[in-house]
Amino acid sequence: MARYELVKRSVALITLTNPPVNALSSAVRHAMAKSMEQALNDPKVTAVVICGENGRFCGGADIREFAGPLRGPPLVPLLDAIEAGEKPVVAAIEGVALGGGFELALVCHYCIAHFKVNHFVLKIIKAVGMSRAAKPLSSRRVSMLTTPCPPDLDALLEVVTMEVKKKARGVMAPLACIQAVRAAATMPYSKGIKRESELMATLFNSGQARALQYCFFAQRTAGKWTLPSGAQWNNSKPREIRSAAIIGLGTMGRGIVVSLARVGISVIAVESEKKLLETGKQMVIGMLERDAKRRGVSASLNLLKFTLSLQDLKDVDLVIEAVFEDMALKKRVFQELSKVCRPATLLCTNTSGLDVDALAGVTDRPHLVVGMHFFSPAHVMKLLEVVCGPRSSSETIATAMSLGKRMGKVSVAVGNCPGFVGNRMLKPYMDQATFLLEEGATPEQIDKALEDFGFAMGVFRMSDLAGLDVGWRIRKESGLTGPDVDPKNPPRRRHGRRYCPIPDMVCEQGRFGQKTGRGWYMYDKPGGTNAKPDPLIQNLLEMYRSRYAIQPRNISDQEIIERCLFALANEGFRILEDGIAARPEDIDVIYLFGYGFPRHRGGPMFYASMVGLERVLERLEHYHQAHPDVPHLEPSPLLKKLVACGSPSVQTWREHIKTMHSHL
Ligand SMILES: CCCCCCCC/C=C\C=C\CC(=O)SCCNC(=O)CCNC(=O)[C@H](O)C(C)(C)COP(=O)(O)OP(=O)(O)OC[C@H]1O[C@@H](n2cnc3c(N)ncnc32)[C@H](O)[C@@H]1OP(=O)(O)O
Repeated sequence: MARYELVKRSVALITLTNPPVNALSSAVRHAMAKSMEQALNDPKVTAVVICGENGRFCGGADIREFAGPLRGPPLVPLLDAIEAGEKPVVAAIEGVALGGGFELALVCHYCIAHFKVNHFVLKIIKAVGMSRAAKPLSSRRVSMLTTPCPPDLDALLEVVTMEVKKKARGVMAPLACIQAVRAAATMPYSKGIKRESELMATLFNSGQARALQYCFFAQRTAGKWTLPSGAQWNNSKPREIRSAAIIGLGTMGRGIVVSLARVGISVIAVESEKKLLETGKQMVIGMLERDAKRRGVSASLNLLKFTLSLQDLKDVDLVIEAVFEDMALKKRVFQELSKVCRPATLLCTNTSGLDVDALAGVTDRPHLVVGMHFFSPAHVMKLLEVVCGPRSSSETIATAMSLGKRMGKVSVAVGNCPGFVGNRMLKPYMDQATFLLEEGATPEQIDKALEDFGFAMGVFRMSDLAGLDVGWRIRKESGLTGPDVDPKNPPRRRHGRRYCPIPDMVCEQGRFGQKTGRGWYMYDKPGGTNAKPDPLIQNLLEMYRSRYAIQPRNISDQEIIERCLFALANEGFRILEDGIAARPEDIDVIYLFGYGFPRHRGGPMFYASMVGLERVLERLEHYHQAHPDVPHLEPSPLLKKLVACGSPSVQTWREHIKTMHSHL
């Protein structure tokens, strides 16, 4: 856990050895304390160098230990002993120095960054010796340094606090950091450290800490995909992808081209018309140039080729189709690709919810077909749903997952069903929001409740950003609205369930969201982002309620949160039952990275577990009783089963769904 060596009979070299990131586990802290004691007591030792094995200094506290009671020697007395010691201690930092690892570096009398430790130890010590000759060791102790306090500290911290509250709504840690900075600037070291420990203890014992720790591991778990066949991340070899093609240069296609090109993959971009191709090309080049400028590298424009002909794709390793969300069109594209591409080319679709297997079915290679569902804008958003059809081979899935990782995405393997995981869950969530409008709420009230909960954007602001016409078209195609609906159908019921036509009415007025300058809100201009409540929407809601004799009522924020988020989680339970997601962590990761779910709440499934499954069940039963025509509010069998099993922790739910059918 920490190796102790005496170099040239005078320098103690202490190497942290806790792979993969040399985290400060209790065993490491124990070994460090012992090594430091040995070094300080050995008269032969004139200086100490601390480093980490395998090019990583230290990744901080061992987060795995946070789940249980804390054992082993505390870190702070160890750090105090290093700092107070009479022998110079040097932190030789390679790679990361995070959290407690950074604190360890801070208390060392010297830090050398980006430095490979080997035979350089003696050089380090020589430099330390020269420095010591010039200045005494006491001047190197961090506790002896004075922190300059700016005269306008209060005003400065006030501004920062406002910014943090806006950016990290409801998150405790950044505000605690500001308080710690204030303590550092205004208190003597010993009092400042005490204040920092108190703040740390408050955070450490909070639900937010548990949620954030859960998110950390959930994100890493998601990459470890597994199929019922036994194929999984560590026994399926991905193919190497050197070249790719993108069909369609709309918003999604352009973002995907950029994501691929900036990691060094040659891309052929295809459009159906010259004008669209030229527009797409200019947009892609602009995006890549801006991206390269931001990263301080040169834009990889030489990797791009733009064409109108599918024939140009015959040699590529992988194709991602990103055409209009229309099954007939996509099928035509896949049939054509089947003919044009060499037999080994992987065929991927960026559909956001259509049947991936139906597309596989029209090709000559269904085992090489997989969904790669990017989120808009694709070069910015981190999430990638890899949609495994029943015939997708493990090599195909491994390749899509590995390509996602290479592009810097958080990739999650999901099963094939309408909407997959993310968009399937979105429906009950959005339905609840529109039902609440009918019952008396306003878009701004619902958005505020969700944003106060921590969402980056409430559901209506998010819909305005995404564009309301997409959902409208899907509803028309599925016969929920439009001329094909039987006029005898009651306007607020479809297929025997409650239906809210307000979103259709908004679209009928040409209000498609930000792009048209009007949606659930009004904007200064088409493309504007500053959402303002619109009296016309207020009028529309009032007229609607009076037409259907709905008596508006006061709706509490609690009801908004419960109905929207418990309905969301309830669908998550059904997704687990159906085997569309392998584990709750995957669902949470999808919502964290694709839908702006607040990280400090852990994701919808973790949030449900924090509220208490019994409580979630009770509230769903209550709301379902009040709205029996809303099947999404009916508690799922898995939720009931988990409650009957004593509400086990979210990490063990998988054991309770093992026997259920899997689509993965
Ligand atoms: C009041 C009471 C206080 C009690 C305190 C207890 C004693 C401790 C004292 C002081 C505490 C100080 C606070 C902290 O230090 S909190 C921890 C701060 N550190 C972090 O947040 C770092 C988290 N890690 C990362 O950001 C990355 O992992 C990074 C180190 C940058 C490496 O990134 P990358 O190369 O992309 O690799 P992965 O992220 O995939 O990680 C590789 C595997 O390593 C595991 N890992 C990483 N960090 C930790 C860690 N700190 N503890 C345990 N495990 C860690 C990660 O899960 C991966 O594992 P696997 O391969 O199995 O998936």
